[in-house]
Amino acid sequence: MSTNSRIRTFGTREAGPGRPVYVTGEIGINHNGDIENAFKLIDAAAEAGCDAVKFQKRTPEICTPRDQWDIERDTPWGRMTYIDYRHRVEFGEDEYRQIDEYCKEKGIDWFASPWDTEAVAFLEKFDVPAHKVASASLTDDELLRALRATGRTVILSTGMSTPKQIRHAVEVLGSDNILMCHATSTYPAQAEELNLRVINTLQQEYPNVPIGYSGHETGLQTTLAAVALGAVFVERHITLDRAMWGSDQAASVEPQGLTRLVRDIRTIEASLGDGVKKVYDSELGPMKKLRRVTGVVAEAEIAAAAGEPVTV
Ligand SMILES: C=C(OP(=O)(O)O)C(=O)O
Repeated sequence: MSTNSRIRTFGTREAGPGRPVYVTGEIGINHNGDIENAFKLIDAAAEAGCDAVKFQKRTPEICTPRDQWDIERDTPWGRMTYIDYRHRVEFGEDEYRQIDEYCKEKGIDWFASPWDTEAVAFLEKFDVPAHKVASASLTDDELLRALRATGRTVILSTGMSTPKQIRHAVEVLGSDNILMCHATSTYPAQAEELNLRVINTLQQEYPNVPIGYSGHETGLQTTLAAVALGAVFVERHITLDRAMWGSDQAASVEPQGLTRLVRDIRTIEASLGDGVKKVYDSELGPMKKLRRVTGVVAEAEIAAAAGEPVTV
């Protein structure tokens, strides 16, 4: 247990200021109901160096409005009703047991966003490191209360939500065990609507809550900018191929991009440092060569400057 109130535990990993950015590959339903696709996406996330993969868990009869059930649509599996389609892309216990085992083998966490309270009970059959509240569920107090009762870390995504709705959700969840994500819920989100400075606004408004970023933009730069602004958790949708069938695929990152994203996040977090101005040993050589000594500066003083905070 950490004494830092902005550190959250994810099983054996931790997220928060001073910890490595916790990077999550959001598989969501991009597996299209095929466990082999899920395994390939887990492979891609593990190889890229992600900390976790994430799924979405729904009870179709609860999450699908009744008037939509019988509407027919064309799918890659033929023409079917919307409720049949929702079942077609939903994994059951057998698949999640396989996912659980596979993720353990690969050394990567997995968790999900439950979209209803039955889904919370379902996920509680597994020792998941966290649960997530999708932006669309932020106003679902019953779901939030069920998630709080699990005692696990809860990631609260804040797309499509007003400051008042966010404050209410935090009251219901309590702030001790949550990590909040800035998000814009359009797929794909446009740069002009990402408003990444909200990360800093949330940091100020919720000083005891670690703030992360859940991105739906195309490209990687803006997610890297979120990390530079202090996001301690990052989630991006991942796909095997952006051209695959499914509403989230086009705004998702393919395996090669994911590898670049994690690599660049690690470089940025290393480069942010501790904010204390100092002279590095490695600068002494260039200092000797390049700085004209205008006063009496003994070599010993230059050497002593290395690693010392500047007090001028
Ligand atoms: C839709 C989800 O999250 P977000 O709102 O962060 O995109 C989700 O986690 O299921």
